[in-house]
Amino acid sequence: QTKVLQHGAHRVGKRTDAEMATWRGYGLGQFIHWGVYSLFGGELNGNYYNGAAEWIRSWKDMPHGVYDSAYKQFNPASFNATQWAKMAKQMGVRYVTFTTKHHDGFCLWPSKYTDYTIANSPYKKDIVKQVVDAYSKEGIDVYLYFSVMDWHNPDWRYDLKTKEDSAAFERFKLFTKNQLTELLQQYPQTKGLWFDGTWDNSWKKSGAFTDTLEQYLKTLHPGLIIGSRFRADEFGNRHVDANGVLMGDYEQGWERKIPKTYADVHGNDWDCVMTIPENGWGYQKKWLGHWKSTNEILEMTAQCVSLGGNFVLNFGPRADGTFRPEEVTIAKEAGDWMKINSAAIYNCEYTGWEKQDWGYYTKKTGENKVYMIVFNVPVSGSLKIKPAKNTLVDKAYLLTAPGKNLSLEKLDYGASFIHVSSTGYKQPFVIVLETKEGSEKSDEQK
Ligand SMILES: C[C@@H]1N[C@@H](c2cn(-c3ccccc3)nn2)[C@H](O)[C@@H]1O
Repeated sequence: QTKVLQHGAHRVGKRTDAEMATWRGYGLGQFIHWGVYSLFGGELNGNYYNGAAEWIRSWKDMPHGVYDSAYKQFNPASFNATQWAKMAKQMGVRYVTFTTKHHDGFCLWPSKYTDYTIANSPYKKDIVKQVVDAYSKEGIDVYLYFSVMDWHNPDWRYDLKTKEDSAAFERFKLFTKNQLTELLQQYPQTKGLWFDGTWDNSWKKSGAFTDTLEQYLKTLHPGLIIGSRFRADEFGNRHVDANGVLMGDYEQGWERKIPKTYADVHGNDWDCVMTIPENGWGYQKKWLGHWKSTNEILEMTAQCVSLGGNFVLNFGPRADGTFRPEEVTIAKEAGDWMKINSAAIYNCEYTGWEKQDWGYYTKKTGENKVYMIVFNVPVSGSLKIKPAKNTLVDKAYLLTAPGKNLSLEKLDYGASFIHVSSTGYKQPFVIVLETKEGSEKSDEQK
């Protein structure tokens, strides 16, 4: 029984405008978490915080006074937004999401609505502007991360239990609207806003406000892209409303996890945001546990694109503005692979073909080209393909050797084998399948 909602989703299904089509085709993005937490790197007095480094203010061993005065040391002498943007360009990312204000409330732009900003640090200059300008100049679209939850603002509330709570939160909601207005007015190149810190009851009880504010922001900046982590409906539902319809331009819940099947994405646009270590977004002096290799990251990228999404990899620069060597290496190696194989990633979508063990299919939007991104060549060297119904493979060739067709050995039930060497692979490779309409003659028809 569909509920009549005042503040639920206002659209069913994907956005169909040009800005969203561009977003849908990105394939690979970069996240950057940078702020006061980067000064600590997850450590204080030789002790390491075992949570996510950008949450260190919430650590029991971190005196709030120590954290809240640390911005007086924030002076990134080596920060060079152009170098950041060029590293991202070389990596092949098409969009970047950058932290303007994380949960700690420190603003990397000179906000008029609080003193807790970069303008009052030794560095003084507007970091958000430098990042927006430098990345835009490299042709990388910029999205601004904004945490609604703001531990520094005395009017923030986790819940609204008293009249005083509600009065304070009214002031906080206006503060939030004012900061978002200045971000969109001062950095108009911004393509979208990436909201975080919206899981508490105070925000869940503000469904009408979130609806009005989202509509206001989109009026201020037509085409603006906002994910499903922003809105609440009038019953406090987030991401999807009481009728199960996505509230937002794309599903923003895939944080450090990737959908297993296409069914998991429910026909929505989506992206996955991922850390290189197992957890932790801000700079961490010591990466605890496993961190992902370039080939693992390429596989996650292929997996996301094969299921119709984008993959966004996080970088956590040091407080001085430099990147740790592991991150520089990953950007370089991933970029070298993208230079050769990005055709299988950019402007590609879900094929609907039956997934095979060797890797992932992607399909070039609007073209009769399917890509096989091969990660696991079986010892037989035989790669099985099973095209979707009414689809025939005209020819197959390595993306790196378009003139040399690979032989397709027809099998039963519309499947084929492509035989390749079974050894000698150091990284994933791409096979192009040029397709056409049609269907295999069934055995009986032969
Ligand atoms: C994009 C990432 N989102 C922030 C986050 C996620 N969470 C969180 C909160 C509740 C449950 C699970 C995760 N808390 N903060 C992280 O700090 C980082 O900014």
